[in-house]
Amino acid sequence: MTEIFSYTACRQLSQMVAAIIFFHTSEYILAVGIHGRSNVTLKSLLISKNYLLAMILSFLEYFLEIVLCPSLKEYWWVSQTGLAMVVVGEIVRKLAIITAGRCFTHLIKIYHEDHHHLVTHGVYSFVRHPGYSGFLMWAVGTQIMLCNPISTIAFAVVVWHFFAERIPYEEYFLRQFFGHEYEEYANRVSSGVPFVK
Ligand SMILES: C[S@@+](CC[C@H](N)C(=O)[O-])C[C@H]1O[C@@H](n2cnc3c(N)ncnc32)[C@H](O)[C@@H]1O
Repeated sequence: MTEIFSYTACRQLSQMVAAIIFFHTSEYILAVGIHGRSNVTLKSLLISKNYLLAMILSFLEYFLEIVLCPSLKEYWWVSQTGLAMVVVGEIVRKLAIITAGRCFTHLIKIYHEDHHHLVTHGVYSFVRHPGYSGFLMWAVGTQIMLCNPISTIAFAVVVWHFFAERIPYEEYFLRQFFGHEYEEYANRVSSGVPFVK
């Protein structure tokens, strides 16, 4: 038992727990700060059933592998690369939220509201969907940090697929709201999610 919970396992698991707690609480706190307490529900913690299931499966993979093949978790540079992705992904996502301010809502807006303007400055001048790029990097980074090969692939495929479907839907309404202005922006700036135009 002591051997299973080696220094590496304690480090990786505590980094993972810290990353999860920080990500979700900061999403909620920023949403309250930007939109006001009365406009924010617990949904802004961004914890869905599918997400919970994915995280539980990733912990199961971790524990199975650390028992059956502990050397897999000892690739220091792999784990550190994952940690760097978690930190960079978190920073990119939070910069997106702060830059877009009231325009960044966890639910996609399908009706135009007066305060909603097109944001194209800051991180939005580099990619059109920095919030999604950041989350993709964060989510895949958590699994690389745990040296979880199966969950790394599964998270990359599932999260990528989620955004590949969400982006055209979101942009359909952005084109309706901002017309030519959005078209010009989309032609000039890439989505920020690999292989999504
Ligand atoms: C969860 S936020 C994600 C924003 C963006 N897709 C990102 O990844 O940073 C979704 C809301 O942001 C709004 N939104 C997305 N891009 C925007 C932009 N460039 N300017 C203003 N609002 C935007 C959408 O209308 C939608 O209601």
